[in-house]
Amino acid sequence: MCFFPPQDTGVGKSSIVWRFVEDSFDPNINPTIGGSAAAIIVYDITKEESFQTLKNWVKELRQHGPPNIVVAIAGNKCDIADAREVLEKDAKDYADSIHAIFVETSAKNAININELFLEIIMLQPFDYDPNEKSKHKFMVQSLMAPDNVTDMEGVWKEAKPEELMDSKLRCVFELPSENEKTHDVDQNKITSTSASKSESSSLFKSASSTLDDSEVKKILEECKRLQAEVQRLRDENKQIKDLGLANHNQELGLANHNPDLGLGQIEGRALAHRKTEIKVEKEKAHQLWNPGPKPEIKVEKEKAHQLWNPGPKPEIKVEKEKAHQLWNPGPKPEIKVEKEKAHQLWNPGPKPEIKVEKEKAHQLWNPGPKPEIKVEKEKAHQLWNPGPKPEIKVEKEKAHQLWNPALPV
Ligand SMILES: Nc1nc2c(ncn2[C@@H]2O[C@H](COP(=O)(O)OP(=O)(O)OP(=O)(O)O)[C@@H](O)[C@H]2O)c(=O)[nH]1
Repeated sequence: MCFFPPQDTGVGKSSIVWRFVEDSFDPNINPTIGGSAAAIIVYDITKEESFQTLKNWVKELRQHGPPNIVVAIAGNKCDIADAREVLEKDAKDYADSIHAIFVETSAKNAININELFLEIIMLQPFDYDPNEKSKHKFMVQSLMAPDNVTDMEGVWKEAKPEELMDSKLRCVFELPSENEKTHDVDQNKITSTSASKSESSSLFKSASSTLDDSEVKKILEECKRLQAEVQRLRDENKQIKDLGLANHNQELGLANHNPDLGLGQIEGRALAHRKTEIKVEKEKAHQLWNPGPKPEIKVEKEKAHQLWNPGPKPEIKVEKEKAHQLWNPGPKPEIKVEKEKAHQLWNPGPKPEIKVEKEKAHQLWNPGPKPEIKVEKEKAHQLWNPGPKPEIKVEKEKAHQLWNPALPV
């Protein structure tokens, strides 16, 4: 139905489609291109350059694109508005000037994606054939999917017939009686269906000339309401699914015991049962999150407050003082005495004894003129220099006499 021209890369084209089709966001998405009556031109609000490229694209499209194409401009990544480089007003003014739809979107946070496609759908030429009523009847089959399913196709293939829940869906299009005129509208008139949101009412008139502003507004509001309803039902469905499989099996067990109950009846009962459970769960959850004035918590808070702000903490002060005294016990007199003793021990004054000892030692090693030795020396001298050795002379003479005894005369 619509396509993205090959505009700037990385602006989020694929992510927008993915968000719209699958209602999810894949940060590692691959490029996608569709085809036909509307063009969505996406720029990245955090990249001015992508906005300029977009303008070139619009020119191209106007010159070479299909004549009745609806142009929609999406300013994507509005979830990171902190990094914004393109002002929303500038983009809106530009979109108005070229009669294009304009919305800021976030594929990541699912902002305005449905609105973007809805506006495009609203501006599509609509061929209504009242004779083809069966076209708008559908058979909807649903099935409780087991948890953590990755292969949905496989689940459908392997589903047993008794697990399938069938319901009929009929879409009723209520159009004003003058609507027939729509089919007579010249296609060229529909060409002008490229329009901004603000102009959508007037353009819609060209497709359906009887609808006025308030009616279009009403339809848009109704669409939004229905979307919200769909979302609500989706959430509810998810809750039912979460709760459901076990209960479903349980109820099927019941069917074995009560063969009179049809599958539809059992499922109806199971559904009612699940709904009651969900209601009860919801109420419990509500009570848990809105448990009233939380008196206990208040009391606990006060206790906690007292514990953490227990007033002037007198004991601690006393303890502190004690501790202070312990660590600053005044002039530490004992230590001083000890110090003095120690000082005396290590500096015991002039060390008189040692001096005496020293003197003694000095005396020992320098015992003065060593008088005795002198005497001894003298004695020795006398011993070794015994003077003129008179005796020896005498002795010599004696010896001489002994050896040279005088010859008797
Ligand atoms: N924050 C943020 N990031 C987004 C958003 N949409 C897409 N991205 C990221 O932008 C990058 C490009 O996204 P795509 O969807 O591949 O962009 P594309 O325009 O299809 O890119 P091409 O295929 O290269 O043309 C990816 O990293 C996405 O995760 C968004 O709304 N918000």
